[in-house]
Amino acid sequence: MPPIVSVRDLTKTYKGGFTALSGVTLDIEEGEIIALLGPNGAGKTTLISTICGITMPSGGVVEVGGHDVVRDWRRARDLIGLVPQEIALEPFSTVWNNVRFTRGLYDRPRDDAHLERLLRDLSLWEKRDAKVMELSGGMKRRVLIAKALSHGPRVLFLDEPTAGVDVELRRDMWRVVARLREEGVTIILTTHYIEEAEAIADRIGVISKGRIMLVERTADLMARLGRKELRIELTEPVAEIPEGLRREGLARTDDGGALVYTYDTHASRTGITALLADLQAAGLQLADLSTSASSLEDIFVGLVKEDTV
Ligand SMILES: Nc1ncnc2c1ncn2[C@@H]1O[C@H](COP(=O)(O)OP(=O)(O)OP(=O)(O)O)[C@@H](O)[C@H]1O
Repeated sequence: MPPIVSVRDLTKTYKGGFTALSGVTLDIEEGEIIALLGPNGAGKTTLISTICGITMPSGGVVEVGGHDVVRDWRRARDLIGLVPQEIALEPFSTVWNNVRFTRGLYDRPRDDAHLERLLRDLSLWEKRDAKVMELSGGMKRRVLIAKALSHGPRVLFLDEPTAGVDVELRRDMWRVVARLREEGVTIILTTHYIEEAEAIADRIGVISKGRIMLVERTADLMARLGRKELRIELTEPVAEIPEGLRREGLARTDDGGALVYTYDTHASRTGITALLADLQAAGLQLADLSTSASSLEDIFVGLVKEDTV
């Protein structure tokens, strides 16, 4: 099946000359949940706004459901729901009318039962006759979600859905996401939190400085994260790893001057203590020890660091 979202070599340079996206290529399968992870200013919002047809690309091609988001924007947009980061609502209108109006914009027939279910799922039903301006910030975010889902989109974008929201809203949101997943809706969310991406996404894409650093299945990524290498320099090179020392994760460098042990920092036992004892038992002398993180770990440490400055 062709991907529901296809991004080819996308670049975006804003008017002032700042390049927010450079050469982004990404395919998203129908029914998939993908999390785009990256620090402030990485280009996440620019990427989803461009896919949604709100921001014009400077180069490259974006298609949603096979429709070019620039040339055939109506058809592309018809498939899309967007929950933006910033609250943009009709303050004087009621919750019910806000949501009903959005559905109408998409030329969908009136379907009060669908809207009622949406509002109930988002704990908004009791507030349906309240004016939006009377709602709390969290409630307004719920309205944004209801609006984005009012026309039954096939692809839903959530731009930092849980930034600054309380536990209850987060729970409601994940319940809605779980139901949408069952219905086969494709979901693309941006987040700063690896825990959130891990909990919800099938795949994680990491964006930094307008580039996609990697896109990987969540389980594979999490398995690779947390791996470290212990490098053991020997005083005398070895032609092979002695019998009693052989174990999973242990390799010899080409020149035999060092052993490299890869271990999982999340495991209850890393195996380092046993390895060092066995090294001694095998009569090998250590000249030096050092540890290093995998390149993936480096990427994440870099991201977290950028996030805290
Ligand atoms: N309209 C604009 N004009 C000029 N520069 C912009 C515009 N919108 C965004 N940028 C710049 O593009 C870069 C990427 O911004 P973007 O909002 O896409 O990042 P982000 O990854 O979503 O960040 P955050 O996590 O803070 O939401 C930033 O440096 C930002 O200042």
